[in-house]
Amino acid sequence: MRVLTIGLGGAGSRVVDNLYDHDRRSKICCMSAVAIDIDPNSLLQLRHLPNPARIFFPRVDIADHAQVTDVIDIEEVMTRLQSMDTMEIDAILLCCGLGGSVIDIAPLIIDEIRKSYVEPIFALAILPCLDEGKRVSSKAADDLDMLQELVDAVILFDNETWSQKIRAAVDAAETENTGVIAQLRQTPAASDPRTHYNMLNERVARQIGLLLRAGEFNESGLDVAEVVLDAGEVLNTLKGNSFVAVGYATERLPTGWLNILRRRQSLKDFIQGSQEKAARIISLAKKAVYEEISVPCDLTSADKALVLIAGPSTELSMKGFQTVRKWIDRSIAGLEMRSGDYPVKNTSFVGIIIMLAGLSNIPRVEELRDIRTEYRLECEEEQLNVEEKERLRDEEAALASSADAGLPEWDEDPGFASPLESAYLEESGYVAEMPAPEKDEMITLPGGSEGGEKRRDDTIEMIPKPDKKQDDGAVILPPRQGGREIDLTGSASVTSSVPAPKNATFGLKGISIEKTAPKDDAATYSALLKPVQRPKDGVFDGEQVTFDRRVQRPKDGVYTGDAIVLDRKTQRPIDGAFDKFGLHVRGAAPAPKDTQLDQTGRGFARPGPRPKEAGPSRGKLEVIDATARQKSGEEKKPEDDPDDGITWIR
Ligand SMILES: Nc1nc2c(ncn2[C@@H]2O[C@H](COP(=O)(O)OP(=O)(O)OP(=O)(O)O)[C@@H](O)[C@H]2O)c(=O)[nH]1
Repeated sequence: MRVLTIGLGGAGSRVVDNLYDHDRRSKICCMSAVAIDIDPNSLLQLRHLPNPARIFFPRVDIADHAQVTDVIDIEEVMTRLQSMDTMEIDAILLCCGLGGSVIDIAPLIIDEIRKSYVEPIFALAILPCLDEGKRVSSKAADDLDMLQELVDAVILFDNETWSQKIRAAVDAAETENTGVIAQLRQTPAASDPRTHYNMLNERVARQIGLLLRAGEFNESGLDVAEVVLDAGEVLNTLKGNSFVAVGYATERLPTGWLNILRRRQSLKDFIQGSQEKAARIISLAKKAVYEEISVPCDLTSADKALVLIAGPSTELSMKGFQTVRKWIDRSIAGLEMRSGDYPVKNTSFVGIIIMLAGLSNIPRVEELRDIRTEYRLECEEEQLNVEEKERLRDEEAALASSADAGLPEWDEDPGFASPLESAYLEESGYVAEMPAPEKDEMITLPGGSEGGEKRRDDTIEMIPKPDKKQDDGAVILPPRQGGREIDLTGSASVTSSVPAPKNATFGLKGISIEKTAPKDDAATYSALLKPVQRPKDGVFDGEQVTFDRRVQRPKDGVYTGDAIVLDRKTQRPIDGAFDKFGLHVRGAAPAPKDTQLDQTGRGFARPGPRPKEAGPSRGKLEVIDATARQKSGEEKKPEDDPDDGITWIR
């Protein structure tokens, strides 16, 4: 296919330079190329691109840290692109190294290109090595995400994988060539960055270059293909906004007179030869997918695939080709499978290209993203550390300055006044209103909203802390022996773990101590209530107090409220209570024996038959003359109150 190739930055420019070289050497000439960079040395070192194809944007000054987007003039780039012969292009290929700075211009360029060209835009993205650091890997992950959004496909080439391969190959060659002459003949060490990058770029140019040339012919160099793969098929395999990996493997054909003679011998040799050719194609295909792929990936996660075999037409085994086709077709997740052959005259190599598109499982991409996450966390942590250090430094400086001025520490804090000052302010009524601290909205602490409007919580109802001087109905239990006076309403501690008591539990109108002890985490309540034996005089001033059976009998005159009701199971109602209404209780509600109470001093809330409700319709109640009854009742009433100290009111 015919492509316009744009190299961005050092890596992109060098890759484009190599691709251009391969294109010109193949005599296909299907490529127009430009290299854009802000580093003049990088552009000067290119070996093949013509000078007009090198677009240089100088920084205003070397130490200038202006953004690349400010340095590179997009309009100028577009003018240069439009001046090139781009009439017949099938696609635009943007080559760039991820993690660098010049790639930042990619979104702007892609945006402008989309305005002027309808052809698909692909990116050839070079993933950085791990030893370049987390910052570069993290930026590479960002760049990758950005490219994936903007272009029609991202062809990946992994420097890390290929650097390791190159180093391993160089080491292996070094151990083999131990002789002095062999060592002298050795290629320059791969540890030299420029040589290393040249090796990598050579690899990229071979893998991608052949793919770009698929479907392009030159009269002298090419035979007629049996299965023609045109540019459209390559483009359709690439398109889809996905990641693409390209596997490429070659093998040198046996040469020499002996081989030529062997080929012409017999039919048996001919058959054997064709099997060898098929086996070669199959083994090359495996090598391309598993070893010589631009980025290691999971074949089964590919959505589309393209198989292209290239070499002298006599060496391209159709049997081997069909077997490979079937294997790839069955292995990929998707259904789109394209293939073709690319017969080349005058070559001693057989090669195969397998392109996998729509890849979802690429471990190196995941690794870059993981590194990015890690790097961001580290940066955040570092930032926090710096801020913390700055804060400490400021505090120290403030302390030092206050110490120099001879002022006490609290002077610095506008919220606090010295004891003398506060006394004066209080006296003069000039105490500043402190802003209420933010509270948990689920818990309203008593006494916290003095003077202000009390905010009520549906889940917890607490009684406002009473003013100690006024008796406003607070219920104060008598102190435990040796303990202090306990104010239930004021001192009950509320923690979030304690289940909220029911609203009526500590209501002013009625206090009921439940039979079952509160759970462990409500220890405050149970600890306070259990040991209570005997309240003293005048302790209970509420209107109505309900006791559970565990409460012992209080002494005379203890309760001075309006009315005290003994638990539900209260046995004895006030004498003559029903008389008021002219009712007389009979049979079903026997009055508890007074003597029993007297003797034991206990008996509150003892389980017993409950007085039944007085219903006028019931036959057991009898309506009598109320006045007469009252009179006789007065006559009969003993002098001493049989309740032995409990005053019944109302
Ligand atoms: N394959 C290959 N990768 C390269 C080459 N040069 C650089 N890289 C990789 O590409 C990444 C980006 O490098 P460059 O393209 O040189 O960066 P830049 O965009 O020019 O910007 P700077 O960061 O300022 O150099 C690097 O981190 C390397 O991993 C190269 O010649 N070949």
